[in-house]
This record gives sequence, structure tokens and C-alpha cells, in this order.
Amino acid sequence: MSTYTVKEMFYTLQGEGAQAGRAAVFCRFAGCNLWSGREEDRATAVCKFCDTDFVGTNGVGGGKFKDAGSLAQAIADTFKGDSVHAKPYVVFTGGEPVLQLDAALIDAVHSHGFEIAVETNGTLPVPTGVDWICVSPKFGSELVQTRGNEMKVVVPQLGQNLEALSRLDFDHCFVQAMDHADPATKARNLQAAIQTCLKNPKWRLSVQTHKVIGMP
Ligand SMILES: C[S@@+](CC[C@H](N)C(=O)[O-])C[C@H]1O[C@@H](n2cnc3c(N)ncnc32)[C@H](O)[C@@H]1O
Ligand SMILES: Nc1nc2[nH]cc(C(=O)O)c2c(=O)[nH]1
Ligand code: SF4
Ligand SMILES: [Mg+2]
Repeated sequence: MSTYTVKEMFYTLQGEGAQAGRAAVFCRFAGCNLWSGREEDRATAVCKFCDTDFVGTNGVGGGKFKDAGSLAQAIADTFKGDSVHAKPYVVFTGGEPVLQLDAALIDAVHSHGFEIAVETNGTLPVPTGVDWICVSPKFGSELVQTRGNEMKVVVPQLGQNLEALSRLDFDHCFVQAMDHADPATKARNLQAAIQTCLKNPKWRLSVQTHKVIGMP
């Protein structure tokens, strides 16, 4: 039986992509295969632009869970909405959630009546049973999960081939501007994302709306 290491867990609105605005429990797993999460390793990591702290278990609702049943129970307890008139929704993210998400957890969460989404970098195959797959490819990594509900490409990533990515098997194609501490860089990235959508309407803009509305 596997254990699960969770950085944080909270109830908010999905901020990004085709499900933006939908109430969801976010379960953020600790750890990633494309960056250690330590600032001193960022420059040499495969993924260098991460906006998230996924190290350890010290966040709100974080901890080590001894089995799938106890993590599923914590997710159900974190959901604060009406689960009679709408299906409760959980988004597994991280870090890289597919390092930990497995059949036992998917089954346990489904047993609580949840619909399950995942936010993944696509370097590992998403286990069957996940209801909504969002893949965000990282240039310099090998993409193995080449189908899903939505692709959400952070731009700009030097060397990335948006045209090739848009031919993969996804129902929705989004670009999302790379957030950055430097306001000028951030503004430039947003302009690049906007221009991509104006030039090629198969791409839609994903705005990180939670950052705009001040939600986690
Ligand atoms: C923190 S990641 C965790 C899930 C998974 N590891 C992944 O990369 O998809 C969640 C989402 O945030 C995006 N993201 C990470 N850093 C970002 C940044 N600086 N600006 C915009 N989006 C970012 C990722 O591409 C991904 O779509
Ligand atoms: N509200 C909210 N929406 C999100 N969509 C993807 C997120 C992520 O970090 O995976 C995220 C997040 O951290 N917060
Ligand atoms: S793959 Fe995802 S979690 Fe890992 S460093 Fe990149 S954005 Fe962050
Ligand atoms: Mg985030």
C-alpha cells in the first residue's frame, strides 16, 4: 500500500484553462521530476520557470497520508460546496502529481463521488480513470502523455514548436503567459501569448485568474 506526500490542500476556484471558475479541491503533491524545488537548482533544472513551492508537507492541509482512503477522506472533508446539485471536483497538481497518483487513490476519490482532474507536465503516463487531463509540456523534456482534454502551454519557452504541439490529440489548446517576478518580463510574456492567439486562433489564452482575484 502506498503512502502519499502532500504539500498543501485547499478549496478554491480553478484559475486556469477550460475549467476556469469551477470550484475545486486542489491537492498539491510534493516533489517533481523536472526540478528539485530548490532555488539553487533552478538554473540547471529541465523546468526553470515554476511559480510553485512544492517542497515538503508544511502547507495548509499538507501532510503524509498513510493510504488512499485517508487521503480521499481529507479531500472530501476539504470540499465545502453543495455536492447534491453538482459533482464535487478535485484537481491533483504539484509538483508532478503523476509521480504519486495511482489507481487506489483514483478509486477511493471516485467512491466519494468526485470528478478527478490532473495538471501534469506529460512526462509520465496518466493512469486510467482520471476524468480531466491537462498537460502542460515543458521544452527539453520528453512528452509521453500526448492526448487529453486540454493542453496548456506556458509561453515563451525558447525552442518550443507550438505548431507541432497543436497537432497532438487534445480537445482544447491554450497558451498561458509565463509569470515572472520582473514586471517588464511578465508584460512581454503576456504580449507574446496574446499575439500567438491573434495570429493563430486554434490557440486560446489561459489567464491565471486566481492570481487576479487573490485566491490560492
Ligand atoms: C505548478 S504546475 C504543477 C503541475 C505539473 N507539474 C505541470 O507542470 O503541469 C501547474 C501549472 O502551472 C504552470 N506554470 C508553472 N509555472 C508557471 C509560470 N511561471 N507562469 C505560468 N504558468 C506556470 C504549469 O505549466 C502548469 O500548467
Ligand atoms: N486557483 C488555482 N488554479 C490553478 N490551476 C492550476 C494550478 C496549479 O498550480 O496547478 C492552480 C492553482 O495553484 N490555483
Ligand atoms: S514541471 Fe510543473 S511542478 Fe515541476 S517545476 Fe515545472 S511547472 Fe513546476
Ligand atoms: Mg499554480
